[in-house]
Amino acid sequence: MADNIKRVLVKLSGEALAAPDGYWLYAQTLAHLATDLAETTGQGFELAIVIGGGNIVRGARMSQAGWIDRPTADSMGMLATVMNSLALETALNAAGVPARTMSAVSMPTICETYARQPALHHLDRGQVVLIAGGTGNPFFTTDTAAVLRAAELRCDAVLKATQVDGVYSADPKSDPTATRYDRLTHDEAIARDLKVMDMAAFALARENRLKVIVGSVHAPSSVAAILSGASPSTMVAP
Ligand SMILES: Nc1ncnc2c1ncn2[C@@H]1O[C@H](COP(=O)(O)OP(=O)(O)O)[C@@H](O)[C@H]1O
Ligand SMILES: O=c1ccn([C@@H]2O[C@H](COP(=O)(O)OP(=O)(O)O)[C@@H](O)[C@H]2O)c(=O)[nH]1
Repeated sequence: MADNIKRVLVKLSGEALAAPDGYWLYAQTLAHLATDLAETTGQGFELAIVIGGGNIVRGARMSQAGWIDRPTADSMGMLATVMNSLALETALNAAGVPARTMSAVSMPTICETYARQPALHHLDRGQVVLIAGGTGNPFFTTDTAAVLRAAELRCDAVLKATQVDGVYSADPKSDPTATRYDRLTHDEAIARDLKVMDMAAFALARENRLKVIVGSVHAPSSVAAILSGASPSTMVAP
């Protein structure tokens, strides 16, 4: 891919780890993803990864039921991202890719606590850093954590690997006439109200002039193929 991209923060939805039947975690899905990420590092990309927790808990939805408050449900969501990160760390190490989980929520008997300098050190040494626990605060999402950490860790871009292969003129799931953009600016995405990622995350990306690439996590697309330009994607750049 052009644009001088080397260090990338890959944002994966928690659902990217689930089984085809929806079960929350599936060894084959993890192994497939790890192979893709191994290929990506083999191409020379440096990777930080933020995984969501939506395959287990989404705090906003859980608290809507009324029996639990939002901050508590969000705490459970943040813990879910730690479980997902540990699962992908295991799969990456099995695929021969050195990887370590760092959590924004301190749990030193389980993994390192996220801190910027050690995370930069790991990346500089060629290790994949899995950033768990989101931002560490309720009322945020892992999209926001992805942009925040990408800015902190001097990443050249955020790759949001999601359900669709780019940013469209309208939601492609509800509008079959929607067309995909190859490239657009942050301002254009905001002015056209295109749902690239949640607004807090996207505003932070715009403020930091951070490139956001949107592509599909589903085969035949892959992280390696998106970054090498072999799979379709949309580049949002200043
Ligand atoms: N203009 C748009 N272009 C692309 N996708 C859109 C657009 N508007 C809404 N979407 C929807 O956004 C979804 C991806 O965002 P999100 O649900 O936040 O993903 P994730 O779970 O990967 O964080 C897609 O499944 C798509 O249906
Ligand atoms: O900084 C953060 C990031 C995540 N979460 C919680 O963790 C859940 C899982 O993250 P997300 O919904 O972003 O996961 P994804 O949809 O990407 O799988 C969220 O719904 C929130 O409840 C949070 O409270 N603060």
